[in-house]
Amino acid sequence: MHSYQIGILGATGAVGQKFIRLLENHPWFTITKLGASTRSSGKKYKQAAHWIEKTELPSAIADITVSDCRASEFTDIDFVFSGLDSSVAGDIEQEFAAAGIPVISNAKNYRMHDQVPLLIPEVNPDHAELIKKQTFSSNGSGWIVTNPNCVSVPLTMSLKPLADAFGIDSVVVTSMQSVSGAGYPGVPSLDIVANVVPYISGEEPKVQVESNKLLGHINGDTTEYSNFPIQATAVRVPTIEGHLLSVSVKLLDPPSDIEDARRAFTEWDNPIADLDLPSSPELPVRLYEEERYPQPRLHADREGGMQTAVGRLRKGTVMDLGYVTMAHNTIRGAAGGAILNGELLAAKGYFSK
Ligand SMILES: NC(=O)C1=CN([C@@H]2O[C@H](COP(=O)(O)OP(=O)(O)OC[C@H]3O[C@@H](n4cnc5c(N)ncnc54)[C@H](OP(=O)(O)O)[C@@H]3O)[C@@H](O)[C@H]2O)C=CC1
Ligand SMILES: N[C@@H](CC(=O)OP(=O)(O)O)C(=O)O
Repeated sequence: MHSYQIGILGATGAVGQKFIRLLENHPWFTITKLGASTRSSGKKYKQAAHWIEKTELPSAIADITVSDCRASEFTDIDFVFSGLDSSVAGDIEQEFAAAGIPVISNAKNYRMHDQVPLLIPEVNPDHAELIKKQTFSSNGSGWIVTNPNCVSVPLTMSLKPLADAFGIDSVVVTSMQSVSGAGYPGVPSLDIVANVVPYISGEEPKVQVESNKLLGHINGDTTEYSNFPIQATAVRVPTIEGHLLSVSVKLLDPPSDIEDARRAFTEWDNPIADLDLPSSPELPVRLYEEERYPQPRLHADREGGMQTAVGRLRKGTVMDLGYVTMAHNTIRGAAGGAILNGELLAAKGYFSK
C-alpha cells in the first residue's frame, strides 16, 4: 500500500491548481505543504490563489498557509511536485533535490539534463533508471524527474506506436495550442479573441528536441537520443484546453497499406498496463475513425484528460502518413503527466520510505 505526504511548489499557478484538483481524493498522495513566491507566502491558500478551476477549491487545501519555496520549510514530506515558473524553477528544484527531497517537475529547466529522466510512463518508463546516476544530493535521496512540454506529449505518444512498427525518418508538425498553455492571465484577450497568433516564444525548439530524448535509449549514465529531424510550427488558437497537432511523418520502413498503420495504433501495447496506476488511462492512445475527430472541446477531457487522441490517419502525399493528435495540455501535458510519473516511481520503489 502506497501512502505519501507531498508538497506542491508553484501551488498558486495554473498548473499548481491543476495538481491540487487532480490530487483531491488521490489514493496514494496527500498534499500537506504548498509553496509559492513571497507574494503568496504567509497567506492562507484561499487568499493567495486566484482559483480558476471549475471545481470547488478543496476545503482541506483552502486554509493551508502557503510557504516560501525553501527546502527547510518542507521537512516531513516524501517528495514535491513542481509547477514553478521556469524563471525560478532551476535554482529552487536543485535546492530541494540537494536537501534530499525528490522533485517531480513540470518545468522545462532540467528536461534536457543528462542525468534527469524526461518521462512519459507509457513511452519510456525504463528511463527512470537515470535517477540512480544523479548527484544532486550527496546520498542520492534527492533527485529530479521531469515531464515534457505539452506539445511534445501528444506528439511523442502518437509517434511511439509508429516508431515501434516502422521506425521514424522525419516529422513535420504544426501545433494549435490552447490559451491555458500560457498560464493565467496568459495571452491578452485583444491578441487572441477571434484571432490566431502564429508564434509561441521558445516553443518550437523544445518540441524539436524533447521527442528525440523520449524516444531514445538509456546507455550507461546518459540517454542516447533517437535522431530524426522534426520541423515544428507552434501557433496559439482561441481554444481553452487541449493542444491539437497536425503531424506528417516519413517512416523508415513504411507500410504499403494504411490498415497496417491503423493496426500500429490499435494493437500497440501499453508497457505499464499491468501496474494499474491510479491516473493511468485505460487506453493511452485512442485512434478515432470519425473524420471530424478529435476536437479539443469534445475530447480533451476523455479518460480524465489523460488520453492522447489520434485521428484523420491517412496516407500522405509528400510524406508517408498524415494524422492529427490532441491531448489536454494542463492535464496530460502538465499536472496529470507529472502525477502519473509520481505513481510510476512509487510503484517502482524509487521513494525511500
Ligand atoms: N500551462 C500549461 O499548459 C503548462 C505549463 N507548464 C509549465 O509549468 C510551470 C507553471 O506554469 P503555470 O502554472 O502556467 O504558471 P503560473 O504563472 O500560472 O504559475 C507560476 C507559479 O510559480 C510561482 N512563482 C513565481 N515566482 C516565484 C518565486 N520567485 N518563488 C517561488 N515561486 C514562484 C507562482 O507563485 P505566486 O502566485 O506567488 O506568484 C505560481 O505559483 C511553468 O514552468 C510552465 O512553463 C508546462 C506545461 C504546460
Ligand atoms: N509553452 C506552452 C506551455 C509551457 O509552459 O510549456 P513548457 O512546459 O515547455 O515551458 C504553451 O504555451 O502552451
